[in-house]
Amino acid sequence: MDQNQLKKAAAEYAVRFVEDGMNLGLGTGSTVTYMVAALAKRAQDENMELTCVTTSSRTKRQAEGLGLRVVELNEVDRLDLTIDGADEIDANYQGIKGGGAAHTMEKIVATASDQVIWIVDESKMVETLGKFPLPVEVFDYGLTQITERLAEQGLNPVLRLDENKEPVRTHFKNLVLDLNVGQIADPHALADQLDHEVGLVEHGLFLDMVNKVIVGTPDGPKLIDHIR
Ligand SMILES: O=C(CO)[C@H](O)[C@H](O)COP(=O)(O)O
Repeated sequence: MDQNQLKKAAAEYAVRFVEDGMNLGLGTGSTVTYMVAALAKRAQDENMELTCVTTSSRTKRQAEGLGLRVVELNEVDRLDLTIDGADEIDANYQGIKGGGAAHTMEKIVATASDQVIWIVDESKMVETLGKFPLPVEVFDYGLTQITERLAEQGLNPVLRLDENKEPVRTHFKNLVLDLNVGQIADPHALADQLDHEVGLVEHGLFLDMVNKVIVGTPDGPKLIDHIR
């Protein structure tokens, strides 16, 4: 099975946790694309009433196109469940997200959710975070200075560029620096350090946030439950 088949299997498994009447957070990425397709089908087949909040315009377009009801986050009090992908998940179920530059919206939505499920293929499961560069969203204003400060801390920031060598822009029109930090032995310490960095909008460390992980494996989707 290739990586996309593993993603699809994990994504399709996840929709069983959706219940009629839920307020749902929908993440961003290729795995989420499979999940949104499966969700829309289940909602239609079972005539479910769902209210969805999306974490990118890509997911919004797809969800609305498939007939799901999408509202703004400010229009709901809480979300019952958010289903999202991840770039890396360590042995303690701490994660790196932001490969799609959507981590600021994703973190706000995850924080507003009672339950969070991550759907990944097995290549995303690691012992220690850090092989995947850690994304941070920053303003244009002060880019030179924040880049220098992060470099001085040994975090090796690299401005993310698209295929045309233009800077990648987030939903909020900000920039992304990818930090090449190597093995992140203490994710909480690094998160704390980044949380105190002036001009840094949000980083991609998602700590103590996930309740279930569904991992696509060649033997079928594996559910890791009761994480917190
Ligand atoms: O954090 C994300 C976007 O900001 C995605 O969830 C993450 O990059 C995983 O993407 P994919 O499912 O395409 O592998």
